[in-house]
Amino acid sequence: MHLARTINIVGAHAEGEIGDVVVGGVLDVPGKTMFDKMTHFWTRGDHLRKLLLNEPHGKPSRNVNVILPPCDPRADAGFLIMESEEYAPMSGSNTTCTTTVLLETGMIKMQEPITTVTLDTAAGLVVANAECEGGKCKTVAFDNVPAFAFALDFEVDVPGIGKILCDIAWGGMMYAIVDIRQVGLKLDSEDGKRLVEYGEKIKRAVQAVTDPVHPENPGIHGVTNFIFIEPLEDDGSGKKARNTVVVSPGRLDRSPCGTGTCARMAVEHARGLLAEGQSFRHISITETEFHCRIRGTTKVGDYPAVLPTVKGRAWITGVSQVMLDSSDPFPEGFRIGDLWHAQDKVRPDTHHKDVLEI
Ligand SMILES: O=C(O)[C@H]1NCC[C@@H]1O
Repeated sequence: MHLARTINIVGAHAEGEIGDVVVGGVLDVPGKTMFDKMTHFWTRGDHLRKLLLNEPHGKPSRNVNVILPPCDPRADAGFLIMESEEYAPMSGSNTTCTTTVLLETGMIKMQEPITTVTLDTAAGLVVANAECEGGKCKTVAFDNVPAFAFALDFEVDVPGIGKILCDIAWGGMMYAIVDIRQVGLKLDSEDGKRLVEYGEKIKRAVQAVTDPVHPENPGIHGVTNFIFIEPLEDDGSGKKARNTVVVSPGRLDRSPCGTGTCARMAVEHARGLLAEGQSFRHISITETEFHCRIRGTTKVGDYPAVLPTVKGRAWITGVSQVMLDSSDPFPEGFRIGDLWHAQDKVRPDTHHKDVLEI
């Protein structure tokens, strides 16, 4: 074995959604902000994301976080979030995994009963308050960046489906949100393939007609994520609802999706259906929950916005060392259409292909 790369990873999941964390083997990159660092990774070949997310090292349901020194002096750590189709500016499940890993591995000193960890992300500062007991990080409640709605009841004509009304909102990622009753599907695992097919189609139709731009960072634009929601119900002490997020290129988020939840909270607040301080339980396709509330309001550019807090749990699943042999024909991996709804089939790179042909 002749190694080209060795990366140390602590595996984790938050409420069912994988959020593995790179704790060694990746050096810092230049950047005045975490957004700059994210752009650096993305535009300089994107090798790490392709290696860790694509097969054979990765899989469609994997997300990987990279811990880096923060840019903002107020933060304890910085991290970048790698997902199958993009670097997410923010992510709720990944924040929950990363905070848990930082505390349970001792990279940040755990203090019981609450440890506050300030994280620098490509979307801005996020403060996580972790309930800790006996060395275990029991819950992570993070104060997300402000969330807001770009448009309510935005009509889009979807080929093969027809006219659909969706809300377009930012919650750390950009979402199109659709009431599932419009498409006649069930928010159940057994409808999983059709939920993905419909969600991807609607998202592409939205992308074709609108390109929302974050007012404070024009580098963040375009709807990249999609949510099917069931309506809010009153649970006696607050509101609850089920949802599922379709993550490109085609799978369902196993968690209730933190950024999607925040985008939805902004929409429900704009409609007068979720008040400041009211509790809100968002339930996933795996029946796991995030417990949330709006802790205040603000403005982002000209948009009225909410300050969302989301609480969930994460568990460490293992420790691994990813190795890339220098003769491996797939240093950036590949995607096959059976699992990936793959648009592009990655071939071995030229160098290794040449070696094979000799
Ligand atoms: O919790 C979230 O925000 C997300 N989960 C995977 C996709 C999104 O980043």
